[in-house]
Amino acid sequence: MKTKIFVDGSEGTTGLRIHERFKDRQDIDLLTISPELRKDGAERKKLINASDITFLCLPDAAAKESVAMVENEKVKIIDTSTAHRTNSDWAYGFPELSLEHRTKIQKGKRIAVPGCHATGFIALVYPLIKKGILPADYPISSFSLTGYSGGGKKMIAEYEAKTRGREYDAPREYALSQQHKHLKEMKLITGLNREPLFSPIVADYYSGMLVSVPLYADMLLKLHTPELIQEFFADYYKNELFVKVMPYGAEADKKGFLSGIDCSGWDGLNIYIAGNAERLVLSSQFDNLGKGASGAAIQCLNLMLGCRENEGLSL
Ligand SMILES: NC(=O)C1=CN([C@@H]2O[C@H](COP(=O)(O)OP(=O)(O)OC[C@H]3O[C@@H](n4cnc5c(N)ncnc54)[C@H](OP(=O)(O)O)[C@@H]3O)[C@@H](O)[C@H]2O)C=CC1
Ligand SMILES: CC(=O)N[C@@H](CCC(=O)OP(=O)(O)O)C(=O)O
Repeated sequence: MKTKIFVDGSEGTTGLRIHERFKDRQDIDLLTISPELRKDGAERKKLINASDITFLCLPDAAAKESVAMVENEKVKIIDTSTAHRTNSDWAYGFPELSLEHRTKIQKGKRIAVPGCHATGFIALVYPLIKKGILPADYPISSFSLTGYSGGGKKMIAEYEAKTRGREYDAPREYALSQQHKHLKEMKLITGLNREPLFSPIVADYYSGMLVSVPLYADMLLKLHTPELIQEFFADYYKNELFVKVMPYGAEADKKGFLSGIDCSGWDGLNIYIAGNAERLVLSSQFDNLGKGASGAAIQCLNLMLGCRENEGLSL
């Protein structure tokens, strides 16, 4: 029997991507809402409760509203917003982190898909804390490059406007108040004692991300060289389809540069470990619309359905 899926927010950046990924799938029966009714509460409620699984691709407040509309207890929810990521009743949709994460997704009825910046940061920091390599009180910092589609329809329109200010031509740093909405999940999921110092930068290209975490080698509790840390990550993620750990020194193939755009259009995440005996740089490269949003959401769906983990995804 086909699984009935409804995408609440199907006209948005993430919702459209999720829709696209179903076009060749025979196992899915997509319930659609007419565009003029897409914000009509009664119509959304009807479709949510008629579905087996509803994806929420909405701003946080609307996502919470949708969850409150669920009356059919069989309905499962996959939420791409920030609204439920730090709620322990929800599974955090990052199966590669641990068997516990994977199992909670497979058996769960409420799944929160990680934030895009948080995905890159947590992929690097969670394993180090879990395995006692990085102390939980490390004064950690991170910067993150992202394409402008990360800001949804509004930011896409700003960047693609016929006339726009010259500030859009260059990369722009934001979240300078140090209150980015992903900080809470970065701290909670990794087990860090404090929220990281986090500096995101949005630039003039559509999609793709590079999230980096610099570390002092002598402040690690063990494995003090980039070579050993690379081996550690290669082993940690060795069975994963979606996370690839590059060989130590792989950035040399790119003339020493890592680009935010390399994984655009792809659903996997590459990890680079670079640096020297004193200072390391750990980087995650992926697509904010892929492993950073709709790709991760579909991966969670596949795990819940028990089908191929990469069904409908590009690797
Ligand atoms: N873009 C990205 O890279 C990522 C996005 N996310 C998250 O995914 C969610 C969706 O983001 P994104 O697709 O980028 O955002 P968009 O702004 O592109 O799309 C949001 C959609 O939700 C619709 N919407 C707003 N309010 C309501 C409502 N009350 N009822 C029904 N529909 C409503 C909007 O309608 P309208 O078309 O009229 O504007 C729009 O189509 C957000 O929570 C975002 O933070 C997560 C990871 C990455
Ligand atoms: C460029 C840009 O503005 N990006 C967004 C992140 C998009 C995202 O991951 O949003 P959710 O947390 O809702 O999933 C930002 O930094 O707020």
